[in-house]
Amino acid sequence: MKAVHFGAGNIGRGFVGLLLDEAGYELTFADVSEALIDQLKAADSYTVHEVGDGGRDHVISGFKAINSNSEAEALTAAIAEADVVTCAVGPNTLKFIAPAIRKGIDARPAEADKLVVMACENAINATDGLKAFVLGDDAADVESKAVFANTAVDRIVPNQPEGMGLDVNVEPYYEWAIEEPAFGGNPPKIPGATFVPSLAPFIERKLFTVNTGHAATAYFGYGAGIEKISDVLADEALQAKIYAVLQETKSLLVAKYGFEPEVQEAYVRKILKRFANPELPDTVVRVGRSPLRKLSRHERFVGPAAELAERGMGSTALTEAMLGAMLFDVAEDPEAVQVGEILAGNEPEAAVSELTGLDASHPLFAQLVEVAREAKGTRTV
Ligand SMILES: NC(=O)c1ccc[n+]([C@@H]2O[C@H](COP(=O)([O-])OP(=O)(O)OC[C@H]3O[C@@H](n4cnc5c(N)ncnc54)[C@H](O)[C@@H]3O)[C@@H](O)[C@H]2O)c1
Ligand SMILES: O=P(O)(O)OC[C@@H](O)[C@@H](O)[C@H](O)[C@H](O)CO
Repeated sequence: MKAVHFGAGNIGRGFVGLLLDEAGYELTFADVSEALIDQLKAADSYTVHEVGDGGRDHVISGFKAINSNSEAEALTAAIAEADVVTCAVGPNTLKFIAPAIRKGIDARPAEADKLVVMACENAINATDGLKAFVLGDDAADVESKAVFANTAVDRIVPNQPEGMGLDVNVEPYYEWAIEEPAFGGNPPKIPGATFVPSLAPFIERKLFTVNTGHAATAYFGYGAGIEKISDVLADEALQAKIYAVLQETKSLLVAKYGFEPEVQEAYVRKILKRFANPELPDTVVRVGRSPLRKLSRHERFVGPAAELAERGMGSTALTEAMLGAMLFDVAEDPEAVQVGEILAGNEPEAAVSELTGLDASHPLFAQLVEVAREAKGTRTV
């Protein structure tokens, strides 16, 4: 069995690559980073270190690496022969990897088993988005040669400290949920993954609990001048604010999907414990990265807050976290700079439309206009 994984970064090496390796796939990483690909080509193995309670080390070896910019032919050949293609490159990068996946699919013999394509990004239905780019204007016989399945991946993999090489520190916890109906009874063999009949409850529960809570932690922490995620949780007042955010998303998830309140409460508490893992060197700057994406319409804040408003339910804790996102003025983060420019260059109403994609008639809109007004008045850069 062969797998090609796009994006040999934190989650690529520390989670998707690990589970594919453990499932017995011959693994090829594809990435645009020349330095990273050269390191992978030169290495025989790397180690995934699970840090925190119950953590252990896993050694991954026998992988190949392809520079997806300069080794296009090798990449096409690898995809043409693969059983599985996965990616973890960021939701906004799917359009850039799609042409290479399409070339590989086109090069597959008609009689080959269908290629399984799965995006492992923090976004709802990311594989559907990737599929649309792969199909493009001329779908040809793509769907007779490939099957596309949405997935939800959960494991905190921070940026790695200097000197780690290819090794990756990760938390011990993980979950990879994959929608099963796409496979017509013949799912790929990945023992570490969980196949589910419908992904929507899983991805929304994950995105609107883990990622909403994580982003709120980052923005509240950044506002308080704290660098490390676990230190934000150690501050009782900030922990209470994060908990309040997760009570709002809990009320939505319970109302929408019928989750048992106590089950969701246990999930929330487990996640807060994961964030508080002091051995995980995770930062508010990584977790808060790309605030423009995180403030967008179907993402971790506006997604649940809009649905709560539509149901006549409150979201003041969520909107306080959104204020934090608008005040996340990290100069090295291009999206943080863009948020500042949108606030500075527009009246609050227009800024909310541009940032969140919400229409002025939406029941959440007026509340967010006040948030944008405050952010505009507070932000200096
Ligand atoms: N780190 C986590 O805790 C975590 C957990 C779950 C999901 N995710 C999701 O996984 C994705 C990647 O996150 P990450 O933390 O691993 O980021 P990362 O920056 O560590 O890794 C991304 C990798 O993609 C590569 N890349 C960028 N453009 C590319 C292209 N056109 N072709 C091939 N490779 C390309 C980069 O060079 C980099 O190595 C994101 O969608 C993120 O939300 C991350
Ligand atoms: O990757 P992002 O930018 O969408 O979100 C940052 C973190 O919340 C995220 O990477 C988590 O660590 C991960 O989603 C945990 O499963």
